[in-house]
Amino acid sequence: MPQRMQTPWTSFAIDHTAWQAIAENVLPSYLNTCRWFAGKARQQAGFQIDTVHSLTGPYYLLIVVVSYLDGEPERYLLPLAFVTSQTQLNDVPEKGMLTEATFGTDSGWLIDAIYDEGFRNTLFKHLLANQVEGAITFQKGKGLIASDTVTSRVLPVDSSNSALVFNEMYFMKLYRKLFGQTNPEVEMVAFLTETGGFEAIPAYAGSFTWHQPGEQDVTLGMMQRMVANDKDSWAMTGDYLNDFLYAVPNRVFMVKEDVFEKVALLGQRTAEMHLALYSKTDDPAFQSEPFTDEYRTFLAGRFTDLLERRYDLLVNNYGRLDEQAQRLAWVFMEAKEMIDDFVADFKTRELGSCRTRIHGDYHLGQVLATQHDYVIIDFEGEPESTIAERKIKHSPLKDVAGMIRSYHYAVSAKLFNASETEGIDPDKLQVVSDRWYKLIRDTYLDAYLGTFGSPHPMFYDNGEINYLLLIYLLEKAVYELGYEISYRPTWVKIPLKGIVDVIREIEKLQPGGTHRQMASAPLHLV
Ligand SMILES: Nc1ncnc2c1ncn2[C@@H]1O[C@H](COP(=O)(O)OP(=O)(O)O)[C@@H](O)[C@H]1O
Ligand SMILES: O=P(O)(O)O[C@H]1O[C@H](CO)[C@@H](O[C@H]2O[C@H](CO)[C@@H](O)[C@H](O)[C@H]2O)[C@H](O)[C@H]1O
Repeated sequence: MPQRMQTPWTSFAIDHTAWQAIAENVLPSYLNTCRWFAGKARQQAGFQIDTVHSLTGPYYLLIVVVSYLDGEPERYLLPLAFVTSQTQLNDVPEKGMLTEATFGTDSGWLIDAIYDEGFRNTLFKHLLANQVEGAITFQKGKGLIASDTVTSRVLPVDSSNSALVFNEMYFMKLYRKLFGQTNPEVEMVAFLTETGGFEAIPAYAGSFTWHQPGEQDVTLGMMQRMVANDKDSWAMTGDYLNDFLYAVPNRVFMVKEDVFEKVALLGQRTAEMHLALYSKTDDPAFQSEPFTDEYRTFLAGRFTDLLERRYDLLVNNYGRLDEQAQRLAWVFMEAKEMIDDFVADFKTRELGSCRTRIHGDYHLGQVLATQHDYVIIDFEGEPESTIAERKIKHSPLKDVAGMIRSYHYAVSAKLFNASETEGIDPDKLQVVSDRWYKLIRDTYLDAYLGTFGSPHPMFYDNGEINYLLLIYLLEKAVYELGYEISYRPTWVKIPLKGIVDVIREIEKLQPGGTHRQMASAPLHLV
């Protein structure tokens, strides 16, 4: 329904009647069509425009508060532009159009301002100039080079944020869901580039924040150098696997040598990222720390909660699983007591390794493959965690476990979901998939640990490395079990197999198991 406002567009920042009309009549239906709006599955109670920031144009940055019948409200960033020319409107995709509107005597459309070239260019110019406009502060990073001209476009990625490209040289992420703190991604990227000297991430080119007296600054956007990439490593690993897939039905087992070289290079880059995060610094947010009682209690508590939720979910969805997944689910359910003991043991176990800031959401989709190397992206941390949790220091082996799980996913997804393997006995498929995965995993781990060198204060000894990897692999696979039951039920067997692999390892540590103490040399987990 077209919206009619008495005042002109230039007065929008102070026209609370117009805010209310938009909040009530337009935002509920519009936000529910946006990919970046995370509240679609919750029971929504109300939409409110909390704050409006003006930017030269005028354009407006709206801070929208969405409340729900249960749980905490959320805040979202929605940049608005008012477009009166049909030519300009032709460039706006439907998903960017909020409503037809009249402001004073002008008629046109309200649109998401990312689709307005003038708005995008204002952001870029403000970054170049370290501009402060009202409560919004723009800060230029070292990677941003002065430029008199600017071209820009919206990158067609559908994700939880919006992506803009400037001069085909810079990639800007506009955060949509806002947290009452600096986004950890900004701190991480700035630290890695400016203190850690780590080169396998896109250089930091700047960010802009909302400043409120007495509160922490809220990050609204961050810019990095753009990476010319062929694809992400998830897609690339899928390509390697094609060769392997064709080989399986013919009973030929072969993997090209350069696959291992690429995997080893990622192991090396991962270790270099972690070494950079271990750099000496006066900033307490990045100083390494020992394993403390507080951390062990936090991790064990979070893990216990997660396990309870996952067991419930599995019991409620058991009937929807296929036969192979049901068999794996039984092993998981029967091992409940043993897993509980394993997690409880973590609470009191003395550990001599270190904890640092880590990537936090590390998987193959977060690594861009350039022609001969890799670039690591998306340092926002786990999407389900609070910002405070995302800043907690862990052993970097948590990232390593994330990547190992991802390789397991890549091979399993290919083998179970490809037409090339239809008709092959699933148990046989499991054997070949395990074989490929183990070779890849060991190659990645060897390159990772080799880059650290031994001994290194990050890791106390090999026994502790194995133990921590088991904990983090189990935690990740248990997390994934919930993700798959909710989003991709046919993939549930992948995390379940990951869980069962760890269970088999834990069994070996039990009295009467094959090895009662952690091995101190090999790193071959399964
Ligand atoms: N610096 C960059 N250069 C080029 N493309 C990038 C860059 N950073 C991210 N991308 C692309 O944008 C996508 C989304 O980026 P990501 O940081 O993962 O955002 P989100 O947190 O919204 O998932 C990536 O999968 C990648 O294709
Ligand atoms: O990248 P996101 O932050 O959105 O992470 C979520 O979705 C991921 C899937 O897109 C999911 O990752 C899991 O599947 C991947 C393959 O699709 C695999 O590479 C990962 O190892 C596996 O965890 C992630 O768990 C979820 O949080």
